[in-house]
Amino acid sequence: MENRAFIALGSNIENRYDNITSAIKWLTSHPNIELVNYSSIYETDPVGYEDQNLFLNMVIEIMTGLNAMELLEFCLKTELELGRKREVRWGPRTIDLDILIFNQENIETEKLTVPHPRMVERSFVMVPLAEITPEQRIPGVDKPLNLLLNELPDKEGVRIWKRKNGEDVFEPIES
Ligand SMILES: Nc1ncnc2c1ncn2[C@@H]1O[C@H](COP(=O)(O)OP(=O)(O)OP(=O)(O)O)[C@@H](O)[C@H]1O
Ligand SMILES: Nc1nc2c(c(=O)[nH]1)N=C(CO)CN2
Repeated sequence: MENRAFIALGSNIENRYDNITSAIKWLTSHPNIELVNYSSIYETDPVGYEDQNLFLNMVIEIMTGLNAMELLEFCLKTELELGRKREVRWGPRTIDLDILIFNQENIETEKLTVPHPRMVERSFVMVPLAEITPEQRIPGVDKPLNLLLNELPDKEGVRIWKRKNGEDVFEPIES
């Protein structure tokens, strides 16, 4: 599996933890998707439309034989499977899956923009992404992640909820 991708997951409808872990199980049940790393889970203040529940957010790293468009389609299918309803823009969702980075590719089509155009301004994406890959470069951006993160103003809205390592071990592929 030759392509490396980072995917952001978010949920703010109960059961948020089940929604996130189910999505990871769905994604990794695909024969051409392998989970190689994952962040802690963070509880985050809603951004954009603020009158809604707190989110759980995390980022996973995968290797995949799918191309970017095929991966998007499988992400959308996973969202549908988990019962997402699209009502309010930036509003509540069972599960939201965003492809952040796909190799070092720049993709701009009607259905898919990679790197994700709003990722660098979102602490709920940048904090978990920097946890697993602090030196990562984002195509088209001149600074590595850890420096970009320093400049974000609202990091206090992103708090560890379930730590990847330590006593509260989080295992996303546990049943
Ligand atoms: N990098 C990407 N990852 C996921 N979806 C993308 C990406 N680029 C474009 N899209 C398109 O965005 C659509 C999903 O939009 P959606 O309603 O989930 O936006 P949102 O999650 O509410 O907002 P945001 O895109 O700001 O996170 C998908 O149907 C897909 O075609
Ligand atoms: N904290 C947080 N806020 C959001 C999120 C999210 O995942 N986490 N997703 C949004 C739409 O993609 C809009 N706002």
